[in-house]
Amino acid sequence: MHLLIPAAGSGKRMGADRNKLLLQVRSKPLIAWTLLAAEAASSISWIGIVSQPQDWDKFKSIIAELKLKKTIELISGGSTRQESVYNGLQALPSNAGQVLIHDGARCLATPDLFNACSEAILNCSGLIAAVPVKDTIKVVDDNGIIKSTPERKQLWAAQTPQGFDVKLLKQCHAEGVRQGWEVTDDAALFEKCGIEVRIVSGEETNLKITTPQDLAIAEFILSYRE
Ligand SMILES: Nc1ccn([C@@H]2O[C@H](COP(=O)(O)OP(=O)(O)OP(=O)(O)O)[C@@H](O)[C@H]2O)c(=O)n1
Ligand SMILES: C[C@](O)(CO)[C@H](O)COP(=O)(O)O
Repeated sequence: MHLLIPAAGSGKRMGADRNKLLLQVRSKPLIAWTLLAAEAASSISWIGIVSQPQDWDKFKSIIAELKLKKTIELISGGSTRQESVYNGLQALPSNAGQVLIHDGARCLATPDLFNACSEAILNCSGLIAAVPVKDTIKVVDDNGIIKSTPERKQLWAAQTPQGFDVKLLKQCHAEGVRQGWEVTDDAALFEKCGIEVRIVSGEETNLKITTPQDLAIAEFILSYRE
């Protein structure tokens, strides 16, 4: 299975002075944990890291230090996650029939989750890892007034990995460019194009490391895994 890792963000919400994926978590850069999980997933054979060229030397050092055995390529990132994935898709080897996309910032995803998604995508066109939401969710207007309360049993929190048929995902991204759609995950492009996307059971611990609080939680979770 081919895996694309969007890793080209700037980490504004983290408030750090560099790409948050280079921050240390339990004595390793955050992206190192993501790469170790992908390396340990038996289903993954090729990894493309989509990142800003200014970070490439640092990423190369991390890859060398981890002594990863899988084929890894660095691909230029875009100015949004959507653009970064688009660039990653153009750089996939021509024999890639399916692809998993996994945020570099989700450094707690397990090898088992990668393997479950790799297996499931062989039997459908699109999937995402997701978990049912536990809170009651409110739809709120610009004045801070609640407009509605959607029924919780239909609400799922989207995670990555997200898996797709490569040909269809390329078509959906191209349509997104034509229509000017701006989305925060790839499944949303499938949805807008009217193509079915399935849920695979995600992991409660599969956080996207977004704020300093998330970093502290990741430290805690990893301390139990070592
Ligand atoms: N231009 C971008 C923006 C984001 N990402 C990646 O998409 C994932 C999810 O994005 P997010 O957590 O929002 O990361 P940042 O964009 O770095 O954070 P922020 O939105 O707080 O600036 C991350 O692995 C990030 O590196 C990317 O590849 N290219
Ligand atoms: C893809 C994603 O991680 C699913 O939860 C998320 O949508 C990324 O969004 P962000 O706005 O870039 O954090």
